[in-house]
Amino acid sequence: MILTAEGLEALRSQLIVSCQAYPGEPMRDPRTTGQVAASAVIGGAAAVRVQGLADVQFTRAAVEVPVIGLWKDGHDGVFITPTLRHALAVANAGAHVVAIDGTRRARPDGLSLVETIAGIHAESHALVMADCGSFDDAAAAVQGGADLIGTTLAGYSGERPKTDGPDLALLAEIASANLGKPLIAEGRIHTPAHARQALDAGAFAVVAGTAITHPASITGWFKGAMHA
Ligand SMILES: CC(=O)N[C@H](C=O)[C@@H](O)[C@H](O)[C@H](O)COP(=O)(O)O
Repeated sequence: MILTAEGLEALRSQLIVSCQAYPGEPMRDPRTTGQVAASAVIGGAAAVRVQGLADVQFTRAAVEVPVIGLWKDGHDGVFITPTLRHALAVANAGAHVVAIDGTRRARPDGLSLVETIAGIHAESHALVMADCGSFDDAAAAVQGGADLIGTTLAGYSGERPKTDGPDLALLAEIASANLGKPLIAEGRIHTPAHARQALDAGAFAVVAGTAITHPASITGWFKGAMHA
């Protein structure tokens, strides 16, 4: 199945679940990622988002819904699918959508965001989600040909404060500019109410990750509340 820009309409107002375990964690296994993704689909996820080439492959086999894939390389600066090489590998692993760093920062391979998006479109059937950290990132990414815009890096790229919960002000600002591409709310959506607020702020769809698929964090939240 190839996901087209028109096919994205099926994701309108829907929940996308990010299924990621981090290096060294017990759940860091592509089979586990596929199982967690399939469980999220049973619960109603309209698409899933997974990190790592093997995770993309296993998840493609485990679910029927669109798979947003990314490859995190490092922790600082531009680390979400940082280069065209990373992006094409994610597309070749089977991702319907490749999520890439969508900020205006310099990229490790020296390509611009526009060149990176053009390269993905030229060499694969994948759509491109630009993970942005600010309004200016979002505007530049739409101008540069991105198929979807995410607020994934708001609070992580230095341009926006790290809000408790989603950056609703940024969502509203981007939504009201009518940039013409689906706006995906992502980042610190920790409760069902946050997801609702993100839609109300103008998001086309909502990604929730940690609050659904990261038991270590969720356990810590409970423990913190009990011992505060
Ligand atoms: C900044 C960064 O590296 N974000 C990553 C992007 O894929 C993931 O670590 C997040 O879990 C994902 O964005 C979903 O967000 P949240 O887990 O807050 O619902």
